[in-house]
Amino acid sequence: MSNHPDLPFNLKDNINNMNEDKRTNQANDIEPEHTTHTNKAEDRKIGASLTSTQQHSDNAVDEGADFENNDTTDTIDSFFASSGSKDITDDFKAGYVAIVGRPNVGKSTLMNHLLGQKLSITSRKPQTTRHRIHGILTTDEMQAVFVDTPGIHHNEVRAINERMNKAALSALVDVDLVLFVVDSDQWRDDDLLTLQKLGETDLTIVLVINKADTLSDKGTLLPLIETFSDSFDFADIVPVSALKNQNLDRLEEVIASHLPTALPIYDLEQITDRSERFLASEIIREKIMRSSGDEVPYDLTVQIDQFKDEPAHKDPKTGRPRKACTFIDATIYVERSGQKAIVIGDKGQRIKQVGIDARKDMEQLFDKKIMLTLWVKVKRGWSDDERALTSLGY
Ligand SMILES: Nc1nc2c(ncn2[C@@H]2O[C@H](COP(=O)(O)OP(=O)(O)OP(=O)(O)O)[C@@H](O)[C@H]2O)c(=O)[nH]1
Repeated sequence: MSNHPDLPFNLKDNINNMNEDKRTNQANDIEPEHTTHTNKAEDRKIGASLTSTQQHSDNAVDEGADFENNDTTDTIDSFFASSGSKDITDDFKAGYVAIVGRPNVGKSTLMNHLLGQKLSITSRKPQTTRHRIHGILTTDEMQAVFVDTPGIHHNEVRAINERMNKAALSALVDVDLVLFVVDSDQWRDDDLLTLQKLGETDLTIVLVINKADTLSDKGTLLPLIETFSDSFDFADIVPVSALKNQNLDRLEEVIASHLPTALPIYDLEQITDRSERFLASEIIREKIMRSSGDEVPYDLTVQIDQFKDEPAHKDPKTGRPRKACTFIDATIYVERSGQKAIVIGDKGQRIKQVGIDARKDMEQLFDKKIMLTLWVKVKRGWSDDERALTSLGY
């Protein structure tokens, strides 16, 4: 047994016992209305651009499902056109990878750092991830399509958490590999419950022990790894620091070793299958969460009301040339007027800064000029109200 203070003694027994109890309920646990990877494989638009893809009709802030207008011939053509520049080796690996773990262990940070680009929002507050976000990591050897799941929550009863649980579980359907992320310093009951869920499946599970940089005594890492490997049949165990980019190369190798030999699923240059609208809403939400410290609860949401690309043109009144620009109008929904005041800040300072920071990130990510307009509105009880959740895309 490790000297790790919080690690449960009978981890393996606990999991086996739970599995016996839960196995029969498993089929009912997975929400049928969510898009599964099987559906994704059917809907897959190979070679699509960041702007035009949209695969989740359950996301209200995404743009219209324009990929449905493309026929199979276009898809096949674009696949060969877009990947022709690089040679794909015969033993190329490709598959879906789910990142699973309780809130705040660093799932989003891990995906972002593996991709080297910011796609999924991170903050010090737990439960910032609400949507499943796909990030795509393509190397010479492999393409890993990441599914960033919200944490699996057990004690919260509110509707929004129910939805988040279902999203987390449904993300596990048909993935090729699961990265089960834990915090090297804190083992909690939630970790065990997540592992119990994973134990119900036949999935290949790699344990990622994150935040290794926070361990004051690195000597505790080895016994910790031994205890984990005695407790559960992990395919591999990799300690990393996502934040400090430590050991991520090793993790990449491990991921590749567990993916099936297959052609790339997406275009080799593509980094996400989410639309710019969705990414814009996530960026705005992140900026608010970061700027508001502990004052604003996580249950606010951002809806993109307008996302309009205007090409470069001459101003009809002045005749002056105007650069291409994208106009984005977004509404931030909060639960109470007190929260609205917090988000707006003293004399509007906070919302102004959120707008500036979000615009800068968007201009960098989308590589174009952005005009961003933000509104804050109160929509009472939205996080408890199933209908409101649906209308906002959960
Ligand atoms: N020291 C350290 N901090 C980390 C590391 N990885 C993530 N963090 C921090 O942990 C916090 C939570 O990280 P997230 O990536 O948002 O965690 P998450 O698991 O996606 O959280 P949810 O969205 O709530 O499920 C942030 O403050 C990160 O900066 C790491 O390797 N070392």
